[in-house]
Amino acid sequence: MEVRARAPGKIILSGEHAVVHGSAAVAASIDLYTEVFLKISTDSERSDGLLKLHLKDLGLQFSWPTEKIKEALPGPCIPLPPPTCSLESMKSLASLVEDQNIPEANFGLATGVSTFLWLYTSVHGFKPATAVVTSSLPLGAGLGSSAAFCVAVSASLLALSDLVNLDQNKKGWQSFQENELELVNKWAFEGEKMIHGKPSGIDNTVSTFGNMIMFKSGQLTLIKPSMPLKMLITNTKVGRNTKALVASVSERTMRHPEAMASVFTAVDSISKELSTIVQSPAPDDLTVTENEDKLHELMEMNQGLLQSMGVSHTTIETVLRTTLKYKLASKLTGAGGGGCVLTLLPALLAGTIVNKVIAELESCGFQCLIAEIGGKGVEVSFSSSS
Ligand SMILES: Nc1ncnc2c1ncn2[C@@H]1O[C@H](COP(=O)(O)OP(=O)(O)OP(=O)(O)O)[C@@H](O)[C@H]1O
Ligand SMILES: C[C@@](O)(CCO)CC(=O)[O-]
Ligand SMILES: [Mg+2]
Repeated sequence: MEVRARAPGKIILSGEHAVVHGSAAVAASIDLYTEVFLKISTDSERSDGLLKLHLKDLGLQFSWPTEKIKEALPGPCIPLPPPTCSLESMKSLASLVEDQNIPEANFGLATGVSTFLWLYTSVHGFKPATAVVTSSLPLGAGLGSSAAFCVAVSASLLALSDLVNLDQNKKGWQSFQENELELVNKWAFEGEKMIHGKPSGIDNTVSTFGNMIMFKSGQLTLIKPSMPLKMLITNTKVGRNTKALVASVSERTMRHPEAMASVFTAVDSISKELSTIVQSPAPDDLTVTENEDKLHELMEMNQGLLQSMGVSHTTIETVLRTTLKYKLASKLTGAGGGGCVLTLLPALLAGTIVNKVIAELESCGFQCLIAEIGGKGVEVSFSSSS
């Protein structure tokens, strides 16, 4: 039994952090993916009794005797609801992962590895298996690598379970039915909880369902943009950790509840207005430009509010200053504190200007890319080549 699952990363156009506190946020999937290949040994197959996890791009391989995992974790927990990992299980997972001696430079991976073990055993118990993970997303840079990982892992696990009804003979990538996607999303959310502490659920939701969405208090609304939206993504390459940044905003909120409530209300209005603008009819270049000008201001306002939440960074400020020289608006995307910055590229902006901005940003040591936004969500493939 084997399957491949791939889940996209995302950008947040407005509302990160505030969305954790109930404000609306707007996000879109991007065409960078995390892919998980999963092969589970059936009872009749001979196996080495190991659960193996290979993080291929990082050149790291981990394995655990399934008997050892059985002593530490409760095992399958189906049907629904997916289980939230208890503190006790977290501790057992930490010691299973510690035994693998993850190199210090990759220390942040420990939570990802624990999450894999938790999700795997919750769906498939203690069956020997091999999982191979590859990703074109930068890890811990604000493009939703944790969510894409949790969604791809959950999709691969569910695809090989009795809980979904996929066509195993179909060639190439296929999607899940709507109710199955909801299931994948619920399992992935449990994984995100382990990595983010207190996630809003926006990242796993947009990775699961794809497209562009507005997300508020756990509810998603599909957005159908009626204008072209081109974003430059600049990776400052400053590593950060979403869990710590989310916790720091919550601490600030406890210290200044009223002021922060106003900040979150302002972000809520920005996201709602942004969603209205991108969906409003734009029959000609003039309307598109007018709408882009409004988006420009909303992105600047959102960035200002993110600064007041304490999640900007000197490298982010450098990107903002650099792009402003070319009259382009930018804001951080994801958790901030480094990571990636979005810059709106107006539809009529000359290619030569885009190249100049990119060259100037890259001369600062940053990495730029232009991703397709609003594509498909999670998919699986049972065929060996696709
Ligand atoms: N391909 C992967 N393999 C294993 N673990 C991963 C992988 N991708 C992400 N992770 C886990 O997710 C962590 C990074 O998640 P984090 O939420 O901090 O950043 P992000 O998801 O990239 O950014 P954001 O949450 O701001 O969008 C990694 O340290 C690791 O534990
Ligand atoms: C910072 C945050 O708002 C987005 C991270 O991509 C966290 C979350 O919503 O879970
Ligand atoms: Mg994340």
